[in-house]
Amino acid sequence: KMGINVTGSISKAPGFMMSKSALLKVILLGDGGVGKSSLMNRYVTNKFDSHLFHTIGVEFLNKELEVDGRRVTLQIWDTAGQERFRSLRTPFYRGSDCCLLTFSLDDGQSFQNLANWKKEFTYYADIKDPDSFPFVVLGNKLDIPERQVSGEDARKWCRENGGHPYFETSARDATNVASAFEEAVRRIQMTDDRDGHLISTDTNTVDLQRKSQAQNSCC
Ligand SMILES: Nc1nc2c(ncn2[C@@H]2O[C@H](COP(=O)(O)OP(=O)(O)OP(=O)(O)O)[C@@H](O)[C@H]2O)c(=O)[nH]1
Repeated sequence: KMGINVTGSISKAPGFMMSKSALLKVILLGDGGVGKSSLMNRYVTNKFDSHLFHTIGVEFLNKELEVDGRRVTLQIWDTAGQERFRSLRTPFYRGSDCCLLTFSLDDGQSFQNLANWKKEFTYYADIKDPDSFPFVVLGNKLDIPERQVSGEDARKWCRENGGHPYFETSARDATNVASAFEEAVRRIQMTDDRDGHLISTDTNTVDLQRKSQAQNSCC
């Protein structure tokens, strides 16, 4: 990982046209070391590095995909989970279309902290109606046999805190990683704007017209 605040690059799958593809911002939050960068890298580059450094600030990668016949460009934002980097990550929460709350199944404290992450996101992203905002919860490092968090407890938390979808993932062996990101896309409400572009309809953060302009500025 790079030691600067924002880094990003775009990975384009062949055969996709940019003009009709919605740009969706998905953000990974959770304690330092739970595997956010590894999940992003596994999903976008299909690689796993067991010697990653902590992220400083934020990084992003783009990936184009089709879910249920909808062509989208996912802009995945990976944030620094360590407390000391709080002021470097929070300015990037605004405009997110979906938030992936991540913990590690072998780290009970990271599960306890999910509520704090949700609160931090809701505050800094300026989410007006948290109950209608799409969150997806990921319990990562499923490949490690020594679990501290049961699937039952995690599902219970998701049920009681807004009915969030829950995935147990492994960035190491790729279990459920693509499914989790695809579910994030499914949860985002989208519509066609007046020019026929597919856009997300998250009015929590920015008004529709500005969002449409921002999302289609690439074309
Ligand atoms: N066994 C196992 N190790 C993992 C998995 N995902 C990540 N790791 C390891 O856990 C460590 C931390 O992973 P990162 O992806 O850097 O974690 P992070 O959440 O991005 O951490 P910060 O950048 O500090 O917020 C690294 O050594 C990874 O190789 C996984 O699914 N299984």
